[in-house]
Amino acid sequence: MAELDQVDPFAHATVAVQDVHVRYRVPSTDAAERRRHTNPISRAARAVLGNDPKVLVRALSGISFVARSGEQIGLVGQNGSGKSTLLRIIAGLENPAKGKVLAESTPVLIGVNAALVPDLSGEENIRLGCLAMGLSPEQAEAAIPEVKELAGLGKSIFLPMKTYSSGMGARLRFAIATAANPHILLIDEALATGDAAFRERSEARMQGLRDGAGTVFLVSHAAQTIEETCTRAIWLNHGRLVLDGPAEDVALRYRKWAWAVAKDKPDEARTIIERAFAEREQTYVHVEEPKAPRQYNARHVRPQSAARRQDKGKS
Ligand SMILES: Nc1ncnc2c1ncn2[C@@H]1O[C@H](COP(=O)(O)OP(=O)(O)OP(=O)(O)O)[C@@H](O)[C@H]1O
Repeated sequence: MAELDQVDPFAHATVAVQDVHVRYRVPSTDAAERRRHTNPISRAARAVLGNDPKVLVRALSGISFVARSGEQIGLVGQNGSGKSTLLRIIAGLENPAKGKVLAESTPVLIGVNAALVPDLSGEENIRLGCLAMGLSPEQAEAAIPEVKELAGLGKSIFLPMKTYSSGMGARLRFAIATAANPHILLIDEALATGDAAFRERSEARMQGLRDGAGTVFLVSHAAQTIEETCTRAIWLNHGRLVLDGPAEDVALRYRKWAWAVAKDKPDEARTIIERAFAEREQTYVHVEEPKAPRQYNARHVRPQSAARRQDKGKS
């Protein structure tokens, strides 16, 4: 423990998320919104263009944390709490309205980084996906057997991907994404679709990535999956970070909260969230921009050195 205390927590940081805010302006058919927009100009514009008033959706509000190598971080929260948005922001697929995300290497978001083609077979898609992730043709060829084994699709691997069930597609995408040994792997519910044997193989694969000092982010609604596979968990609610801590602790509280919501006990649910908010340690992330080296040009340097030469001559 003493040794751990001496470790600089920022020395092994793989992802730093600094006060990230994400907002969307979306059209709403809510009649109350229509009434609120009483401005005659906007009403006239709506009458002409026929479009609905826009409302602001705050998908993420002030999210800050630092992920370190060797961590598997579970993201939990109810539908619409911002989990997928956070993964997209970390992957660099969207820019936050405010805040910053820094990653020490390119994060791989399963299913997006690998551009798969429905008309090609699973096997051909493995080759294509590996090349799309930056592997050389030789490396892609060498990776195929391992990816096939991890996906575990049997003879279906030779059939067009458009004939796969959603679970089969998810297994193949997961297997392809891990082939490039990404240092930062982002997984959105991929494991929920697999059977027990696939789960076991994929958990072993993720353990391998973590052992290689990588960081894995896993989105799941199931507190049990987070408890069993993650070292740390982040609980999001309406785009805000409720709790960030050891997976077992966060999963337990999230489960209690979900139970209170399911049993229609809003006061109990609110108390659990408020207590978690009050107890959580606030993380402030400060990212230092590297300073640009000072630029000197010849005109500035010469007079000074000339003066120095004169001084030396005098002494
Ligand atoms: N492209 C978008 N345009 C407008 N609103 C969006 C967009 N993407 C997400 N949102 C909104 O942002 C909020 C967070 O959505 P997000 O998909 O991140 O939630 P989630 O926690 O992943 O949900 P789920 O568990 O259902 O997958 C939701 O209110 C959603 O409606």
